[in-house]
Amino acid sequence: MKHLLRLNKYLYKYKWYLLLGTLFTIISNIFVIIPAQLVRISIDFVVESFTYYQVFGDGQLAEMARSGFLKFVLVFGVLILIMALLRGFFLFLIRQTVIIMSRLIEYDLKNDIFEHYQKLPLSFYRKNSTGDLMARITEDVSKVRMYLGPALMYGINLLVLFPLVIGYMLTVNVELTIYSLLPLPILSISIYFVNNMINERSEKIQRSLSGLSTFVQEAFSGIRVLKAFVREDDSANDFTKASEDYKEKSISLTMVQSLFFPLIMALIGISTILTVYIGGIQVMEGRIGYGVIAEFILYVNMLTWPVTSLGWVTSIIQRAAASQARINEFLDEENPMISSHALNDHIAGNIEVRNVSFVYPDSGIKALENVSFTINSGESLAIIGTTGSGKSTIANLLLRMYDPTEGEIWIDGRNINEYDISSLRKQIGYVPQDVFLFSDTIESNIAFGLDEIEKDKIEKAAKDADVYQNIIEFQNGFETKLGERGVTLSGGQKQRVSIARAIAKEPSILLLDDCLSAVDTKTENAILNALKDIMTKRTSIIISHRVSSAKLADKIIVLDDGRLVEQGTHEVLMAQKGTYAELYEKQTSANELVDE
Ligand SMILES: Nc1ncnc2c1ncn2[C@@H]1O[C@H](COP(=O)(O)OP(=O)(O)OP(=O)(O)O)[C@@H](O)[C@H]1O
Repeated sequence: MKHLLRLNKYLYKYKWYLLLGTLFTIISNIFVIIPAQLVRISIDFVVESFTYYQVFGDGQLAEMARSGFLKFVLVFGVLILIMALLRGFFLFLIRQTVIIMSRLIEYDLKNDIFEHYQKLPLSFYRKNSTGDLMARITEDVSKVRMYLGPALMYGINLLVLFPLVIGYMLTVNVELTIYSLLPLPILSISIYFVNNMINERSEKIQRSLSGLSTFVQEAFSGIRVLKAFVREDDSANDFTKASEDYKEKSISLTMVQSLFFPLIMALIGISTILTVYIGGIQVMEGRIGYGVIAEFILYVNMLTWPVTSLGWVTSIIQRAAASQARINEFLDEENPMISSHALNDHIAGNIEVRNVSFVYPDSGIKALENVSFTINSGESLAIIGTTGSGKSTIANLLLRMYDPTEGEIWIDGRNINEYDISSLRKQIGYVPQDVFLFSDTIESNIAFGLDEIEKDKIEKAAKDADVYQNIIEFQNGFETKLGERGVTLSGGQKQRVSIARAIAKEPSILLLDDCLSAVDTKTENAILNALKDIMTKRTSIIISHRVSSAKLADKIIVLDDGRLVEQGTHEVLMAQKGTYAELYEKQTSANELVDE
């Protein structure tokens, strides 16, 4: 329960909705109690007048008594109708305040969680699955909203109606009150258990359904592999199995749900029978009028739903507390990546990496060991190395996705920690190894790093990335929509759009992480030549496992298993006849073979 205290700040923010909701609940309940009393008064009056009416027989007096009696009944009928209308109006207002409050808090909470997620470091995303992140911001928030909306609304109603009705019942007749309320606690407890069973089974169904949708999604996004390996029948069988599981769980839920209403009806029935039986005895003893029985039956009916909701509300609160605990767990995650001076300075691009070692916190893999190098502003550096040698890790550290385990990185003579992280990242044009394009137009994808769409910048970036011609050949040009992961583009086109996106924001540092792997060496050379102009004005880092990308760079470093094994220009490294020269020989002779 303490987890829900976190929501109090939101309740405080929307306190007026809550206070008005409570006020409307009190008023609406008054309009419930008064009609019950009117019913008692009118029934007692009818019984009494009927007795007199019989005494008068058929004369004029009898006629007068009859019309007076009818008028009385009509007035009471109209009064009861007005009360019912007023009650309806206030019920409408309760929902307009409390339920709207819950929707407003749900909106705020979702935004707060999303904003917090975005601040968390990459290591957080490595630790937690996307499905989990999504579930907490959607399903868990919905469960919390059930507490803030319906549960609070019925809870307030319960707190207002109980003392009002039971207090009043006790003043009318204590014995009858006790007997008529006897089955209600049993009702509340049974609803609590039935409801918990329903929730448990619904959750199982939910899990089964999400398993089913993941299966379907994967089958369709991997449809090419599926067809190529002729696994359609297997896939269909797996789907049938998963659906079977869903079907069985749904049927078991229906069984418990079927218990819900009969249970309520049976217990209300027992209450009514007890009221009529005990009330009947008291009427015969002359202790109460008939009207009291009718009034009490109305009270019992009035209390039935709140008592039922007590079990329901308790189980909603329990579930909301569990969900809020999961939400709090993520909200309490702190971002260790802080900037010590929040520098917003323009970066010229002098980079110095000093004795940097790095161990990935989640896997414990030592990706870099004592790596040092420098790049001056405007220079280009190529980082060459085999798979897993730590090249992308250097990109991660320069973008401050992680901090070095040992050693330091300096930019323009200041420790990288001193820069405001957003300002630093804004000045780096990063082209990741795994291209990710959004399901949007090509134009929006290229303009992703810009605050607003500037057509000339976008076109220039596309030309520099050697993808302009491809784009304008599409029917809709820059307005061409890309599918979920840019499916309409070829691998090489995607990489070039991704390069255009990085250069469009005119960064001080250009960081290309093996982003030309999907194009052949000829195209790679063409792109690098096209980028030459761009690269002379800024510091560029080209990460690649292909030496052909390195030739044009002012400086080359060679990594092997996290260590820097060689550095220098192409000519110097070739003359050294070390790892670089060996790689160069291997790769160029392989290319020649391909060309032949
Ligand atoms: N996010 C991560 N969490 C844990 N370990 C990682 C992570 N990223 C990379 N590693 C590990 O760190 C080592 C260096 O990886 P890195 O991605 O830097 O290599 P790379 O030289 O860029 O390789 P490639 O050319 O194949 O991309 C590898 O052993 C890899 O398994």
